[in-house]
Amino acid sequence: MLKKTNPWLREANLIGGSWVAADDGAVIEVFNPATGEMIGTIPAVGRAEVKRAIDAANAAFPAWAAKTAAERAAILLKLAGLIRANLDALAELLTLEQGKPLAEARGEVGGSANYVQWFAEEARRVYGDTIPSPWADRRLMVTREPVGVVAAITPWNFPSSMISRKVAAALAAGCTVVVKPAELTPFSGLAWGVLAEEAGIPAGVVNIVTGHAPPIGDEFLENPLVRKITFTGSTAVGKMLAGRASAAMKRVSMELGGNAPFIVFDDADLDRAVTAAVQSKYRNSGQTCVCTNRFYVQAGVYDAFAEKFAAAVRDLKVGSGFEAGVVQGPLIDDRAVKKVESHVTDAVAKGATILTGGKRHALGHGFFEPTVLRDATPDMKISTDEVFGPVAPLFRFETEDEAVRLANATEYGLAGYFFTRDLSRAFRVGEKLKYGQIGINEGVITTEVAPFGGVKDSGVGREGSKYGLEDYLDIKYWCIGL
Ligand SMILES: NC(=O)c1ccc[n+]([C@@H]2O[C@H](COP(=O)([O-])OP(=O)(O)OC[C@H]3O[C@@H](n4cnc5c(N)ncnc54)[C@H](O)[C@@H]3O)[C@@H](O)[C@H]2O)c1
Ligand SMILES: O=C[C@H](O)CS(=O)(=O)O
Repeated sequence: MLKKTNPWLREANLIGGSWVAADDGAVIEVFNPATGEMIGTIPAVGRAEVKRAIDAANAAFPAWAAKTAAERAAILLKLAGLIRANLDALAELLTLEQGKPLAEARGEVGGSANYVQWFAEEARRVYGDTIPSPWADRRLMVTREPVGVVAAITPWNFPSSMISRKVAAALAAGCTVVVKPAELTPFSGLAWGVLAEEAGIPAGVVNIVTGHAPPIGDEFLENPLVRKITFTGSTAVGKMLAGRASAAMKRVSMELGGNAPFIVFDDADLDRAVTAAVQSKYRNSGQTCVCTNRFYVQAGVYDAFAEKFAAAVRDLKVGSGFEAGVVQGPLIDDRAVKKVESHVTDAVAKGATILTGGKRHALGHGFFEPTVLRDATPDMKISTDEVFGPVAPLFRFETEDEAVRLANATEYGLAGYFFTRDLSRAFRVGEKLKYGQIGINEGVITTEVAPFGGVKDSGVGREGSKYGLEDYLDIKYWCIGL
């Protein structure tokens, strides 16, 4: 029913200002993860269509870059207003294709608008420099210029905000874009294109293509007109893209996988830690890159925390994202459920005890019971692999140094969290944790005004904040002889 009533659902691609099908008419079906029902179809385009999209972006680049920052900002502010004005319908579309509870979808769409507004404001602060010249007869300065055509690839877990976080920054800088949303959740991204047109973004500035990822990626990587690849997704795909992009001397931004630790020290406010633990672990049913993956609890409060945390998790209502009171929707697909099952099975086989949950929910489809495991150990898969689901393993530790060592024992470095009321410990531990983002006594820290990104295998570059624009700008040095 929603398909017919949702004004933002588009089953076409946006190329050069036209909404088109694949040249051969091929499509991919898109399913509701809560019911298994087909929502609609999207074009499965090939390299020829993607090349046309890149050509359109290239043709549109000079005029878009030539607009003043204030002109670009005015259009982006209008886009932010349109997203907010249509928040309910956009959130419904997001829940339909991704499954998250409507309240979370509304939060994501609101955040999507916030990123657009933020970069509209930042567009007018792309400053340069003058440099004291070592020559009496020359003047030196630095300007910053848009890199050009940007290829953006986004994941299924945040199909609206991940587009805004990339595309708004690129547009603010004066770049033009070809976006490939995830084939599992394409409609929020396509809706973004409809809104962009309504906001007055000229034809060819924003292009959106859908289909099987490898051929689209190949065109992005091999077409010399693409000057930058910005990617959010798994570390494995990110490393492949970054390697091939670097070989072609394209700029890259990589927002990749995580394995977040959540440390609870003996002196923590336990109730505050439990509330934050639920937020950090079970947001989007555990399907966020900054969800806690490992809970390290100091021996003195281990049993008390485990009991309080498990009790809070038992209260989480599982169901359709459209149902009132539901805070846990389905996982994106059966492959995701199977991965979560394998982590629980492995942990129990190696000595973990299930305090709550532990199996597929009776609702079937993508639903999995919110789960807490105690007596987890570092040899378990869930310690080294990103579970990307609603499972919380509790590890015990004795000393601060042991906690820091365990927390850093991963190739990832996106986000980490810890709870203490000791100010000296906050700085000691915060400085030792090797992560791009840390939360102290907080479990959800993302905001458009702060830099989002990781170190090590969690990627390179930052999104949001004043730093987010840098990834779409090149520096030019001017030496002017008088
Ligand atoms: N750091 C962040 O901000 C962030 C945000 C969301 C998700 N993630 C990570 O993403 C992973 C889960 O998301 P996912 O399953 O969608 O990841 P994924 O890497 O499978 O897919 C991400 C995107 O890449 C595309 N893709 C896949 N193979 C490609 C190829 N060969 N060429 C071009 N594009 C290709 C997909 O179609 C999708 O659009 C997790 O590891 C999560 O931590 C990170
Ligand atoms: O998982 C990906 C998102 O980046 C999480 S957040 O909403 O930005 O915190």
